Amino acid sequence: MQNKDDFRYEDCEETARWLLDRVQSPPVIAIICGSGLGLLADTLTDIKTFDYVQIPHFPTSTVAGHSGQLVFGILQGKSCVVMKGRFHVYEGYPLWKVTLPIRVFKLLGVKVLMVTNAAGSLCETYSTGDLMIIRDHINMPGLAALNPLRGPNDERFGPRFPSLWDTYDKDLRSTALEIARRLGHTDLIHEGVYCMVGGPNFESVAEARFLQRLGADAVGMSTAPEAVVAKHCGMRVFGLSLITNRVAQAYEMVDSVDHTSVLEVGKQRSNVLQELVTELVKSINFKEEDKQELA
Ligand SMILES: O=P(O)(O)O[C@@H]1C[C@H](O)[C@@H](CO)O1
Ligand code: HPA
Repeated sequence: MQNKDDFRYEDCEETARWLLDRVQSPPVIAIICGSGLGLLADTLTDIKTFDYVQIPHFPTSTVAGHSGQLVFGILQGKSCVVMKGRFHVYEGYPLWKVTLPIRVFKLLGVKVLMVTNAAGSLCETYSTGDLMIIRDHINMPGLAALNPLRGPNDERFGPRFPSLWDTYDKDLRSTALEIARRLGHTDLIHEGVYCMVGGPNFESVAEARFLQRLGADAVGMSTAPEAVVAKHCGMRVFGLSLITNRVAQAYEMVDSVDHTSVLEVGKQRSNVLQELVTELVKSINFKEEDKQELA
């Protein structure tokens, strides 16, 4: 039974058609910019920008550091679409709406999704300003049925019961690691587990300890739903967290995290993140089946 609050394939189609009528070349790579990381979009050429408010069925951004624009353009010779700002469940959006852009991207022809975010570190060896390639995630809300795939399943996007064992593409992860090392960032690059929580509050000490014991290396308030939906509809996914703070796991530790400092670290590190994502885009070779579909 279709609830009026569930997503509709036809709405995604309408949005995709609206965009396709207005852009030069359909994108093959989509990049989502996390808090304060939108500068990445400025490196594209031949750009065409839409404010989210213009786009049919799109939600709007309500968080500082998420400017609310969809930018189409060319990066390293590849047609890309960049979200300057994403949607979070704490903004009040249902998860199907948080992830609506991913399904629209699928209909536009996107094959690879790159998600970035700002995250707090739960791992002793990570410092503020480091980068973590996401090996896997713990979708805390998803484990308790707050899952973007909840509700009627539309087989045109993917199966009812998708496997998530290989959500974060192994080849993209190892290439990104190689690139980071080649660029001289060996000391600041890590690979680890991202845990999504609902937010908007930052974690209590007891929660931080709990998440660390569960096996999380970093914690944030996004990304997992987007990755789940992308995997569900057959995209290759790459995830990258910028560590903007250490999460206090002891009452004696001073935890001064706030959104302003998160944005500040984003600004300071945007060039490193940009460099890595740009080189990764350059390295992508589309698989044979993708090439046939794109031809
Ligand atoms: O969109 P992301 O996940 O980068 O944003 C993080 C989580 C919160 O939205 C915000 C907290 O400062 O940054
Ligand atoms: N917790 C959750 N989300 C975050 C954090 C954090 O410490 N830092 C940036 N986003």
